[in-house]
Amino acid sequence: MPEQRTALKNVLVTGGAGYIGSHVIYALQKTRRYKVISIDNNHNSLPAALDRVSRLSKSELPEDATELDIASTVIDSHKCDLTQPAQIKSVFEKYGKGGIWGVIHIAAYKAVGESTEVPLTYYANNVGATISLLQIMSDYDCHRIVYSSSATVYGTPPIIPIPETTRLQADSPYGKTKVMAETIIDDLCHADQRWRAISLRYFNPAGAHPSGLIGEDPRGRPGNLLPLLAHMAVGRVKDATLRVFGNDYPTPDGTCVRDYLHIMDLASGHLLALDALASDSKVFDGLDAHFKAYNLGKGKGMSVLQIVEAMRKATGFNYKYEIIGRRRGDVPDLTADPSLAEKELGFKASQDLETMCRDLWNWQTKNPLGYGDI
Ligand SMILES: O=c1ccn([C@@H]2O[C@H](COP(=O)(O)OP(=O)(O)O[C@H]3O[C@H](CO)[C@H](O)[C@H](O)[C@H]3O)[C@@H](O)[C@H]2O)c(=O)[nH]1
Repeated sequence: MPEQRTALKNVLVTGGAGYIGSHVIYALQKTRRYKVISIDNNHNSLPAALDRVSRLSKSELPEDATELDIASTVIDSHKCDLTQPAQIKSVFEKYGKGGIWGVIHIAAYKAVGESTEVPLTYYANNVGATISLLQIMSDYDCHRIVYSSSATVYGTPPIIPIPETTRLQADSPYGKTKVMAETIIDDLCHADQRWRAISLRYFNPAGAHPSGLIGEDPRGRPGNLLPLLAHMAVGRVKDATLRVFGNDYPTPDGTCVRDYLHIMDLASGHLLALDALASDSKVFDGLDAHFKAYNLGKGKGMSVLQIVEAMRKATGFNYKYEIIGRRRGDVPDLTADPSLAEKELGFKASQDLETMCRDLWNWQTKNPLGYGDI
């Protein structure tokens, strides 16, 4: 017998219009179990992304969709800033005490280099705003949170693949904001047993939904490797020579190794984490506090040159590159040990590199100017 649903669970996603947020919202809607509330300040995103997500979800509804199914494709979207507590409070006020079942907190600034130049902006936006959010959640009897963390919390890890037990020692202000926010959430869970929290340490998500309707849309010249390669192939960057940051690392071809995973796999990890916050879940059994951190990666490292080759195959574009010096803050290898997330959450990043590059290219060719194209 299929589960009889009488209501949708209200889930708030911060940073909902961003690259990760939009794919997570799509994954939530696909289950038809949630009513999504999105908040975003559109600092690095456009509201068009949410329109596309809703369109996609509606197009996938079965013919015999119920009213609840249809309601699950509607996003209650709010343009507001997490550094402005009054704005966040008004969203919680709309749903009342206990009205929001859980929060997926994705919104953050994420440029490692920039964080070294304007650390206060990063601490205010990534740490200060997280504290206000947690306080407001508490005031409104919402004690479940999935937090977006990053592999960057490990700094230069002593063991590869990296288990979650590795000491946290981020190098950049950005990375430190992630360590601090995790610590704050962990402390809160120790102080109050009503809290249940899962921190997801993302490795390198890339790709797009296979429809090409939603994808990553960075402003200006992309700083990250895969979106940059996609922009180069589509003719969107003027200087079409890739600068490879160093080939003297202790890795097989000398270039940095990262653990790239498909954005749809990453999004599915959020659903599993959300399910694990339910009271009948076993993931917190035996712990002093209901806090757990998981790596979301494939457990397979790829070098910069391997990625360039995979994108050449996907796009047919003949990439030119030059090797320049190392980029400040880069570490030789960040490859996840994903076994804990697999064992406890049932998470597996199963999509391969070829699919990831194909889906990225599909999105980029259908939207050469990103969401600015519509
Ligand atoms: O023009 C470029 C861009 C990148 N790279 C290389 O490509 C690899 C991947 O770089 P990205 O910038 O795509 O990704 P990072 O691993 O540096 O950073 C990502 O992972 C981090 C965690 O490790 C943070 O979460 C960060 O926000 C996220 O973008 C690195 O070795 C980098 O040196 C180049 O050689 N040339």
